[in-house]
Parts: sequence; C-alpha cells; structure tokens
Amino acid sequence: MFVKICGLREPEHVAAAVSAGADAIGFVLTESPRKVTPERAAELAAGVPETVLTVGVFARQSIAEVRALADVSGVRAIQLHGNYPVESFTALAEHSARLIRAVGADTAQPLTAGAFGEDMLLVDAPRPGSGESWDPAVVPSLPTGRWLLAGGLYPDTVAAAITAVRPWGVDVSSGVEVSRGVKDSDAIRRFVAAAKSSGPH
Ligand SMILES: O=C(O)c1ccccc1NCC(=O)[C@H](O)[C@H](O)COP(=O)(O)O
Repeated sequence: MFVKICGLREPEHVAAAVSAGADAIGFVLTESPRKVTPERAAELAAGVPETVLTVGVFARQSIAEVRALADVSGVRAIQLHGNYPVESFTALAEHSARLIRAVGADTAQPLTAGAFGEDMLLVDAPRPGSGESWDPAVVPSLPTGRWLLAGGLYPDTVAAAITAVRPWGVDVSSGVEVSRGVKDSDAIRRFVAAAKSSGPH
C-alpha cells in the first residue's frame, strides 16, 4: 500500500513520515494554511531518501508558475488540482518524471488512472485538504490501477476505508494534524502503520 503524507511544514514531521515508512511526502505550494515557500520545501526535502517521493502540490496555477516553483523546491513529483487539461500533463511530463492528477470524487469525468498520462490518479473530496470524506457509493465506477484514495482519512479509519474500496494507495493531511495545518508525529506514525498493515495494493 502506497502511503502519502501531505502538507508537511516542519522537519520533525518529515522525519516522522520518512522513518514510519511513508512512500511520499507532500509540500503545499499553493494557497492553503499548509502553504510553504519553495525554498522551505527544498530545505524540508534535503536529506529525504530518494526512495521517498517528494511531491509539490499545486491548484489552479499556470503551468509556468508550477514549473518555476517545482524547480526551486526540487520536488520529484507534481500534484495538480483543478481540472487541468491533458495538454498540461503532456507539457509537465518532460519536466517531472512523476505526475499526480487530483480529481474530486464528484467529477463528471470517468475516473481512469493514467488517462492524462499521469503516474497516479488521486481521488479526493470536493474540497482538497478539508478533512472531509466522500461516499464511494455515489461514485459510478471507482478506478483501477495506480490510484490514491484521499479525503477525510484518519489513523483509526484508514484500514476500513482501504478494505472498502481497495485503492492502490492513500493520502492524508488533516487526519494527522492536531489543529489545521499543524501535524502530529504520533498520528503520522499511526496512520502509516495502519495503512501498511492493511495489505498490498
Ligand atoms: O492540503 C491543502 O491545504 C490543499 C490545498 C489545496 C490543494 C490541495 C491541498 N491538499 C491536497 C492533498 O493531497 C490532501 O492530502 C488531500 O486533499 C486530503 O486532505 P485531507 O482530507 O485533509 O486528508
């Protein structure tokens, strides 16, 4: 089970995620209580093993801005929220080896992992980073393949969610926080352990 911990802002929480066995860590480079500067993301990512994917999270920014922020931060992957067309992914594919396409579970589009050339599809609540969950029963067809379940997951609920929808991976932000934008190392460890013990992909 691939596990991404998103919205990290402090070195101790990066260390907690990496030592717990997270596969990816996210830095929010767009408007959010979790926003960090690209320079801060670069500091936080320094020393993170290459086996852990560092992800820059973007929403409704121009591709030129995404490129510029990704360059300064040095993230190894780019996560795009906000109905970007396939051309945006094509343009960024030359820039970054790994792309994550984030969509709301309420999208009218088919949930097909890889349809835009992305490495992973992230199916999220309509309001990203809100801690709100969504009901898989209202989605006509869940994806197969490399897709991440996100939205309102917590250390105590992630195992049941994995059992219910069998994603390839999971992503969390609010569920490992003590207050909005403030992460908790113990919750990060508990989340990773619960997700990893829920079996393979
Ligand atoms: O986290 C944010 O504040 C954010 C802001 C704007 C776009 C995306 C954002 N987060 C993206 C993520 O990958 C979150 O981890 C994902 O939406 C799940 O969030 P949560 O429900 O809080 O666990």
